[in-house]
Amino acid sequence: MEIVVEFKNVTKKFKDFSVKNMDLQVKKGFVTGFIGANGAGKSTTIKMMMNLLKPDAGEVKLFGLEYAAHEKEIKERIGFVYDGNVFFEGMNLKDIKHIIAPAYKHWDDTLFYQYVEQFELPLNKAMKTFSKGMQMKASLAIALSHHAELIIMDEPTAGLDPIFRRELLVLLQELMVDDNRTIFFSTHITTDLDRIADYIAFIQRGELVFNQSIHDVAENYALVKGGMELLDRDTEKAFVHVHRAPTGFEALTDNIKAVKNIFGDSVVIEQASLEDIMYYFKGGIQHV
Ligand SMILES: Nc1ncnc2c1ncn2[C@@H]1O[C@H](COP(=O)(O)OP(=O)(O)OP(=O)(O)O)[C@@H](O)[C@H]1O
Repeated sequence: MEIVVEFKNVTKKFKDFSVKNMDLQVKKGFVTGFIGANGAGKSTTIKMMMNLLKPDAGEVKLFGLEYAAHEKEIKERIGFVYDGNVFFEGMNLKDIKHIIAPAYKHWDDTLFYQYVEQFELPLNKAMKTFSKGMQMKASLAIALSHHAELIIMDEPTAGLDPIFRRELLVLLQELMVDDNRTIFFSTHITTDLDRIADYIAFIQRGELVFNQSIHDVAENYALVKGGMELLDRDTEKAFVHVHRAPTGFEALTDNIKAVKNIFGDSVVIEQASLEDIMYYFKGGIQHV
């Protein structure tokens, strides 16, 4: 399988936070959803992907190329979609297009106007009058008009109303008809991912917990419920984290087979949502 983005042992240190030894591979032709709590390091990772931040150690490659020698070539092939305030506020979309288009070898004017029409974007209105959703669409129209192979989005659905979010997701799905296209986007709204993500990359306190197909995530993780008398030091090892309540425990496991072996029919095993997984991981990993 072709890899579009590769992080090898990447570390970035800030005063109170670091992305640590990150190994990440983003697969070509798929949508990868990047999830993690506030401050987990999603934006920091995306900035390194875009070469807006340089890692302190490790290697970042896009399309097998390093930024140091191939920045322009890499950027040609990426569409970075972010909301608001990145364009000059007072300018309209037409002016912005005039500035941006010459920067790209593969800029396609016809396609740009096609997306402007499809997204119902006004060409002559100042960008500052655009709603958040319109700004997102404008940014996406520009990314698509230079035939970006890789679309990177930092929280594209944040702050959008549910209808607009759904529209955007449908649109992204349509874009994936092109097998050569890859989408990587961060989000807090995990239910968005059920609709379109093929892979889920999960970051926690600057460390990548997993990067698995959505199918594998569903197969590997489960919620387990049972009576407190079942828990002891040994049996707890089957869980990522356990919540105790007077009426019983609820826990996340990453080893469903072990849970079945240990507890048999004495526990209830349910599918874990991405939100469950994030929530339980936040409680800390107990068996390392
Ligand atoms: N330039 C910087 N200097 C110092 N600390 C930084 C810098 N940029 C980010 N941080 C810190 O790194 C941590 C991770 O931030 P980051 O924006 O990557 O998280 P995030 O997962 O995108 O969070 P959110 O979901 O809230 O946007 C935060 O604690 C933040 O304060």
